[in-house]
Amino acid sequence: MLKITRLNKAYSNHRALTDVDLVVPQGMIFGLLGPNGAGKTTLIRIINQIIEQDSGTVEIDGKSLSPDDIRKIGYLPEERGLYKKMTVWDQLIYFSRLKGLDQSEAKGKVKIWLEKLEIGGWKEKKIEDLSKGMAQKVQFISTVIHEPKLLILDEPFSGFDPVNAEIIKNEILELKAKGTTVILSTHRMESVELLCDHVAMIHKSRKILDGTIREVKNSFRPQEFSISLINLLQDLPQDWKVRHDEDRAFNFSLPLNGRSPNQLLKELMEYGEVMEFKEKVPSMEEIFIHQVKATQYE
Ligand SMILES: Nc1ncnc2c1ncn2[C@@H]1O[C@H](COP(=O)(O)OP(=O)(O)OP(=O)(O)O)[C@@H](O)[C@H]1O
Repeated sequence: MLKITRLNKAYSNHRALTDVDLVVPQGMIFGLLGPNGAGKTTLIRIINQIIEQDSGTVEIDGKSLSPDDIRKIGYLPEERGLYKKMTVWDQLIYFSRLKGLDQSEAKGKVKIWLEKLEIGGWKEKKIEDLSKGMAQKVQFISTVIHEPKLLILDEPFSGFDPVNAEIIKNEILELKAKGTTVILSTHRMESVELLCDHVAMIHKSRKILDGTIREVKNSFRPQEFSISLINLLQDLPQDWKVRHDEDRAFNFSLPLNGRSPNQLLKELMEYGEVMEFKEKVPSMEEIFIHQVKATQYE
């Protein structure tokens, strides 16, 4: 759906993007990750044609990005922009019309979305009288109302309580099920694990990681197993860091150290009854921290 090739952007002397290549597949939720100041917003603003790249190309559906593509994109920026004095209803109708919907289509869609996000009773309120979460919902509706093919969401869960975050999460999944491609930029790694099919990480203007969640996790496997034993048959070696819990289980982890999982399991069976034998898989949060620390550019 979106193909970015050797994208470069600098502000004065500061590089915000360096030779960034990205391919965002159709119908996927693509996590755009990176620490503060990495260059994510710059990349998103280039896709939205708010700023221009110094070099490199952005293609949508195989064609160079053009002003007409703006209608295909829904962008929820991190800094929200609503007109405080306007009512929820007027604002959403206004945004819908801007995105090309006719009056009756706009009315119908706004009504449906207000009910969906449970703020139908607030439609005559001015934005300035809404709570932060409610205003966030209005902004979310204004982003998706024209059914964009590409949805770019920058920290979509900020300001939401867990119940409302769940509502937004389900809406994102529903949009994906209908074929929408989503770019999700967030620092909340648990949302990335839950929602994203594919991730790319930018650090200090460069892409340092790219792949499906499964590929990324596989490449960071520590080759280590979590183990729990009961009914010991012999003492455990002193150098195994064992925690003994209330259920009388002996818990520890061991690296494979060149052994196959079956070999390790066989060895463990000589020490007692194996209640748990599970490969350790790093979380996206652990991978994020590891990558940021490990990657240094001048
Ligand atoms: N208009 C600008 N003028 C000068 N420098 C800028 C401008 N916009 C961004 N930068 C710089 O470019 C770099 C990348 O910024 P960008 O906003 O793209 O990062 P980000 O990954 O979105 O960060 P965050 O997670 O904090 O939102 C930063 O060092 C930032 O200070």
